[in-house]
Amino acid sequence: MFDQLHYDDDDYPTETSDTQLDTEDTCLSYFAPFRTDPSLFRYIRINREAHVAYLMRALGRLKPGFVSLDASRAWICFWTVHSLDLLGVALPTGDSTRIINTLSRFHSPTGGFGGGPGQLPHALPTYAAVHTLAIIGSNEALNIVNRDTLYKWLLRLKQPDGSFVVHEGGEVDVRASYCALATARLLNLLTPELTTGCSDFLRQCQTYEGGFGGVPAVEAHGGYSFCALAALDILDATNTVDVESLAKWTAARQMRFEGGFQGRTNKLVDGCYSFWQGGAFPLLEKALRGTGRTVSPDGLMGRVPLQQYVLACCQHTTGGLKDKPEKSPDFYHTCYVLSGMSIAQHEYVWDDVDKEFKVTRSANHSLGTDENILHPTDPVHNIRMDKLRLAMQYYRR
Ligand SMILES: CC(C)=CCC/C(C)=C/CC/C(C)=C/COP(=O)(O)OP(=O)(O)O
Ligand SMILES: [Zn+2]
Repeated sequence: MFDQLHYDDDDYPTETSDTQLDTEDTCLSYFAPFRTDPSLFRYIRINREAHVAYLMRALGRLKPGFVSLDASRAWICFWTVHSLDLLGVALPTGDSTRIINTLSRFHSPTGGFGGGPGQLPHALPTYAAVHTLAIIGSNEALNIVNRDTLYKWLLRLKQPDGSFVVHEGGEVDVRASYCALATARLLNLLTPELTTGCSDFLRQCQTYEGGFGGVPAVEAHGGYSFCALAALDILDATNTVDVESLAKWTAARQMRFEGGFQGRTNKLVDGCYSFWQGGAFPLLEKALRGTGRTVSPDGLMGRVPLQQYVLACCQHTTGGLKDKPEKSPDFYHTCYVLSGMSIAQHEYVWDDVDKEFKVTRSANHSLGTDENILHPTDPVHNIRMDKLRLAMQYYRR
């Protein structure tokens, strides 16, 4: 799997905690029938009906009153709408209209979107709202974004050192850089005024391990590493960081036993890292190829082990996907487990003429029956590639 890029196990701590052994035990029972007869993996299937029903029930509840997630309402729209989109389910028109109306109420007159109506505009729900509207893709949806105020607001989030704060007066971290730059790219707002100096901050967040922390000098974590790498990709600046050590660190986060990824060294496997770590591979492969390195067409990720973990251990029987077997499903994990599975199923190669990722040899890597194949997702924006293309065309008019 890693034949083109070796890493030395001794470079990484190998201590195994008791909790880690417990997780291995639980997964072992889920893997048991397949360990007895590995050919059974041919029949493993994604329980589409249950997941679609779970997501549709969520759409019915997208209204005020979701108190504990009141600041995450734009995210709930993104997680559910993107999950359905990966599963190839079109939103009923009534739901699209309701989501467009809901998100338009989160749009601040001073630029950007809050997590709910009347809330302070914030880089993270702004990414979520703008990308949800791009998935819906109608003129009505794409039109509700005020690009002018949003651009001026993004400039106010930008700091002299090239970082971004998550909201005016808020904290800096690489999530803000990613959400600001991905939103700007989709909306055709990537100007030198916005992008100059941004990679200088991101570069400082790479740690001795190879992954990135949220800010300089903190522990490397998959969530932040994805944000930093995708932001650097948007800036065309992956060559300013140590891509090889990031690739080794990311590859080493795939758990030998479970096949899923951990978020950081010595922590537990979790289904959401299927995307935060897994989504980095197409970007890493693009960056490595850009420096003349040979990358096997099968890539650097263990595609089959990841799908084994997702399909055997992350599906909740009554619908929805989750962190690990003993957990309950939620919309966030449903979204990122499916997104990571989609990355593992398809081969993404950067087309330097069209300036977009393209899928080649589609479906060659999917585990189980063809019914398991999800739509490809763009590895930078994490929305379907066809939806991204149309939205970007719209905002270029
Ligand atoms: C675009 C965007 C909003 C990206 C978010 C990226 C992301 C998932 C960041 C993770 C943040 C974090 C410190 C998790 C650790 O949680 P933990 O200690 O509970 O988990 P762990 O044990 O797996 O590290
Ligand atoms: Zn998780």
